[in-house]
Amino acid sequence: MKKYIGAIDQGTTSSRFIIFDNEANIIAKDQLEHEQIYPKSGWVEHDPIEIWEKTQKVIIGGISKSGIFPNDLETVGITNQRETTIVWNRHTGKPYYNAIVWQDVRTKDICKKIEEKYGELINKKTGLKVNTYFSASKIKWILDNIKGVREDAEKGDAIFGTIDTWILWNLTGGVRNGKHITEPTNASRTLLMNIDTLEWDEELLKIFDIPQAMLPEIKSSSEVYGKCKGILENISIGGILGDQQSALFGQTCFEKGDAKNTYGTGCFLLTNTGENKILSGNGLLTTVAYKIGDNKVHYALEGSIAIAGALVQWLRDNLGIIENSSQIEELAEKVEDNSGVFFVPAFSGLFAPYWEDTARGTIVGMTRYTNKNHIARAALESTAFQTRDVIEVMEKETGVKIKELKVDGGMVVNNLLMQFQSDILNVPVIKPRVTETTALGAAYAAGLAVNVWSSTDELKKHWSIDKKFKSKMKEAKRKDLYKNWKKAIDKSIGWID
Ligand SMILES: Nc1ncnc2c1ncn2[C@@H]1O[C@H](COP(=O)(O)OP(=O)(O)O)[C@@H](O)[C@H]1O
Ligand SMILES: O=P(O)(O)OC[C@H](O)CO
Repeated sequence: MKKYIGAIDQGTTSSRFIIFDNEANIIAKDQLEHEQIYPKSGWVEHDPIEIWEKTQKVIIGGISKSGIFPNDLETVGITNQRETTIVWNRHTGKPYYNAIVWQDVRTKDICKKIEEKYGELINKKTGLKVNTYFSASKIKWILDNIKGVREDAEKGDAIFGTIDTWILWNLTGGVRNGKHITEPTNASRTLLMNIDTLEWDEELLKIFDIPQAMLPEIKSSSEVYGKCKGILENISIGGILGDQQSALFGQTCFEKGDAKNTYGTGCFLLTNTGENKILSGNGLLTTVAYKIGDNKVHYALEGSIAIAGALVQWLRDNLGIIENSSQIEELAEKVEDNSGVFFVPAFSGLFAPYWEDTARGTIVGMTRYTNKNHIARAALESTAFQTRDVIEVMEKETGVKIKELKVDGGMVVNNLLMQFQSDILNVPVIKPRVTETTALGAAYAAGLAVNVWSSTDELKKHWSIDKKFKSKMKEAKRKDLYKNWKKAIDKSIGWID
């Protein structure tokens, strides 16, 4: 008999609700974008209320498209944009401030000071770098800049959550005793969780001056956290995974050395390193891959790229050279190559493996011959070059050569990009049958908790290939292109003093 599992995927640009059956087929899907708020240069916010409202709308939309009843859902999983920070009042349910998004760099001075004094210690305890990317400095900014929050936080009235916690709290009752819970893949992105003990770390809380009373309880990534009240009444929430770890899970990368790359707003390459964590000396992050119930935690190495699909949106919204995302491929296809144009989209500095705050967006190599098609092509190619930057370091750190790359996310519909990715890496790029692997990972984590599936081995049977892209590029051209990309990177670094 068919069983149905729901997954809420709350991403940087949109919220989705997807219903899967127990063979990992998509039964129905609904999706809504939300507003990106840019109050100042470098600041990026979302409205938490809008996110919660859109989440409810897509749940209703997904269920009505599916033809099943809400009660037919065995359970629901949550996956989410990570690091994005919300502080709200547990009695009123109102956020004190907008959600500060992972891309927001307003806290760079806070981070610089803390990095100088405690950088090494923090890296050892968390596997991360002190950077604006992660939640801790964003929480501190809210506590220090919004009136009354610190006092309320000390009393336990103002509570913090990443998006998973915000959605779970609202789903399970909100002001009527909603569950204030997170799990290790999200908690490992806050700079406040000890990556060995999987507990909040008192020393880190002191460094960032954050009261422990405001933090959620850390459970595992797959267990029943509670039942929903109101929307999805009485349905359990059985799994939570940060979106990049969820895609790793959805791609069934359960073995040491298994890797995937997800092309969304940003681009995130994760390699499962098993029960042992590897601390990177070369700009990768160590993070929790998943913790299923009482089983041992699995770790991953991550190469995070801040701008990938966001550059396509920028060409659409800020330059207007395309009307919708898919047009970028039509433009890029009109030219044979980039004609020497390289585009480094360091809009908020560069993430992995460079971690350069001083870099800014740079287009180099233009002549009178350059037209918008070359810019479109260079923009797409930048995602593939950034991925190669990460893979070069990943191979060094793990000692394992990546033989093929499993891909997913919104950009993988772009065949030109996928072909170029294979060309510039000289390895096959593999697109799975289900490219909504982020949502699928959350559905898997939730389904495991209520015995829809019995083990991760069983999940592997549902993964299959849709398309394989093989390299067609000559070695000399690959070398030349990558050399020039590195030159472009050098030009982008150091623009900001
Ligand atoms: N055909 C396309 N070619 C290139 N990029 C695309 C295409 N379609 C969508 N995108 C990009 O994919 C991103 C959306 O992917 P998604 O995985 O939904 O992102 P997120 O989870 O970060 O919100 C957007 O940034 C968009 O610009
Ligand atoms: O919303 P996405 O898919 O761009 O993912 C965002 C990441 O979780 C940020 O770390």
